[in-house]
Amino acid sequence: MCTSITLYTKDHYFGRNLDLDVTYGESVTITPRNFLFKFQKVPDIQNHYSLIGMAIVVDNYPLYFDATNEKGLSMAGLNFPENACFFLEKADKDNVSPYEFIPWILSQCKSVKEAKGLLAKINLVNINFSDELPLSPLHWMISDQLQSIVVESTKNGLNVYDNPAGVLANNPAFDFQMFNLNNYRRLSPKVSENTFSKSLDLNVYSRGMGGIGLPGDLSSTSRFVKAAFTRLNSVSGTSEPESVGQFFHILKSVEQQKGLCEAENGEYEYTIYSSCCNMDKGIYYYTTYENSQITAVDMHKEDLDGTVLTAYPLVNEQQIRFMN
Ligand SMILES: C[C@H](CCC(=O)NCCS(=O)(=O)O)[C@H]1CC[C@H]2[C@@H]3CC[C@@H]4C[C@H](O)CC[C@]4(C)[C@H]3C[C@H](O)[C@]12C
Repeated sequence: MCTSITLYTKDHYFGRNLDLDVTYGESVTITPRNFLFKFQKVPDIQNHYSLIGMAIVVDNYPLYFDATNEKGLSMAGLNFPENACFFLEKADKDNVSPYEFIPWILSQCKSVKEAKGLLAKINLVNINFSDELPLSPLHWMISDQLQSIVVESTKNGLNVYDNPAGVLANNPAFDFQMFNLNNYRRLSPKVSENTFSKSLDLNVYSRGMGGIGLPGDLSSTSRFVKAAFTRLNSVSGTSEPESVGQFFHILKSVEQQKGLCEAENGEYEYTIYSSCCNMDKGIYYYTTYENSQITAVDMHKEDLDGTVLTAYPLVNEQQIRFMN
């Protein structure tokens, strides 16, 4: 399971938790403007926006889990098992494979508005990257400095939803997740009046009681509600450290601690990494399960007019600042 969010303060931020029981050996990967993006069915792209994000690089191809381009447009792929459906090639469409989807959109578009233009022509085609890396059942959140959308390819075709909650988790489909928020409309950061009954004198014995009923478990529906409530009520200072700090606090509200979420194989799913990319500055911040210190990579410190990928392996050892 995973959760992705945006946060807007003075700058704009996009990121996600990646929750899984195994790591892929991913690294923070920068794709410069003149790296040749090869595609299976649509024309290759030689000159494009540069990208920064989390990826594994296989055969010199950046398989992005989440990324942001130099204009700020951002995308994350999250698990959508049983529901995701990819199709045979269609003659009148741009046939883009799910693993090519992030490069296809982020290399060409500078906004969600522009992405919607490309989405109108896309058929997410069921072509593997390789036998070892078959298709993943994903859905995606796409965000810019103004808005977010969600893209789900199901047996009914390609659905594009506006996403005013600014959050995505996993199953079920996004329209259900949004509808489900109706059930929580009474929640509030404020303590509410006693509407239970006039004949009982019910006390406010604790702060935070306006949030009683907010789910705290790790299921996808619960994480969606928790992350949405937390994000939408979050208050942050506007400086970079305050914004990045607040972003990670929101993500940590839906973090998966080891041992709490058992997978079918007896392993435990946990939050392998949490990321926060400053969409305006192209700085990718992350923490890992093992290392709580925030590590950052700045795309503008690289040669963005180059042709080769740069990959920074994750700093994965706990960094503790001893004071004596
Ligand atoms: C598994 C992850 C989602 C986390 C999650 O939600 N886990 C729930 C597990 S559980 O369902 O609850 O048991 C997703 C998120 C992004 C994905 C990569 C995207 C690029 C590439 C696409 C290729 O086509 C296949 C390989 C590839 C490297 C992908 C592997 C994997 O699919 C990644 C890591």
